[in-house]
Amino acid sequence: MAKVGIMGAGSWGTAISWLLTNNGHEVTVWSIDAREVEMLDQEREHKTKLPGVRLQDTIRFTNVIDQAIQGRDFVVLAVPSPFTRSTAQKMRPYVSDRQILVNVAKGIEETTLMTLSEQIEEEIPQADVAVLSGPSHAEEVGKGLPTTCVVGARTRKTAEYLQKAFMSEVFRVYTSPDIRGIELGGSLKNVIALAAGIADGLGYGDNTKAALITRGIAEIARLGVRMGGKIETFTGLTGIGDLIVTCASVHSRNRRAGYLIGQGRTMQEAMDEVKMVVEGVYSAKAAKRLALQYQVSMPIVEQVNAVLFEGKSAAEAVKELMLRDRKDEHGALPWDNEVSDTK
Ligand SMILES: NC(=O)C1=CN([C@@H]2O[C@H](COP(=O)(O)OP(=O)(O)OC[C@H]3O[C@@H](n4cnc5c(N)ncnc54)[C@H](OP(=O)(O)O)[C@@H]3O)[C@@H](O)[C@H]2O)C=CC1
Ligand SMILES: O=C(CO)COP(=O)(O)O
Repeated sequence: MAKVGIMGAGSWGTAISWLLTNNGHEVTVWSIDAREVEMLDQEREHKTKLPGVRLQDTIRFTNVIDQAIQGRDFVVLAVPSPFTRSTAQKMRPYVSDRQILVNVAKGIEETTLMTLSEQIEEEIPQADVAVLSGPSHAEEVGKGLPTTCVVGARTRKTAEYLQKAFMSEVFRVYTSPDIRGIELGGSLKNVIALAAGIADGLGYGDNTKAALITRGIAEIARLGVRMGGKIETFTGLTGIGDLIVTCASVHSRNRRAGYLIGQGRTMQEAMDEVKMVVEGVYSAKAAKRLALQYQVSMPIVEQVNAVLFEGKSAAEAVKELMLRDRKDEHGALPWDNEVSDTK
């Protein structure tokens, strides 16, 4: 049994509190919002963000940050990525030497282009920072539906410790040393999921969705490998696995926001309607800048940016993707006969 702190009482933070409590751990959840703490303490259910999941009586809710950090065997960071750095800054004075912090949010900082673990390590240098990611919608985890994730850590010891803490008969956890690949896969898939939602909103079909998923992971892996991630990670749970679930699931906030945009809403209207964090909107700009910096072609990411921030119509963006220069599917595959007859 471990003592666990969870930063963030949104959809994912509360689902993880339920999961870890079921695993026999003692859980304290921190929220920045005192009203949310009071509501959770009284109602034992997050009716707007995780309806239908009864949170166990033993879970403690607080808005006093040190109560979820000091004396905790590990602390889970489940605040949306735009608040990762500010939350880490608030946490810093209370984090002990080599205390394990597990980030479960998915994003890239827009201004610095840093991954979330890099930001946390910069703000809390004494911490042992790890990540947990994979195809894992809170709504399904909270119902105990079989789910798989990956823990990435700096050492095998930390990874295996967390694997054991999170793992149950409904939540299978793998380990990996590729923190960078895990984080890039988790944040970039949200941008592609917006595109998949837009395609659904426009009334396009399964062919279009399959194309976006397949060409999307090609873009993600191209950039991710150039940035030091491992190709195996992008073909695994935190890469293609998370991309599939986010592009296809009725639970996905990114897909839903994209759907609303495809139906004609503005980005802001879509975000307001979804009510929970739509990480892809934040990661889209960062992904475009990273593509430029690392000289990698990311046409879907480019078109999502044009729709979100430059007023391009979604239908026009899809047409442009379809009419890009003709090319081989896998540029590096050799031909037996190099002579081209398509002049
Ligand atoms: N939901 C899911 O299924 C999954 C989510 N994730 C990732 O987890 C992260 C959190 O997502 P999710 O729980 O869905 O998001 P939600 O929108 O459900 O919750 C976000 C939480 O952050 C709080 N918050 C708002 N502003 C601040 C702030 N300034 N500082 C600290 N906390 C703040 C919110 O409080 P308030 O309610 O008062 O606004 C809320 O408790 C995201 O990166 C997401 O991609 C990963 C896997 C699954
Ligand atoms: O990352 C997620 C599932 O693994 C959650 O995706 P959404 O934020 O699109 O709901």
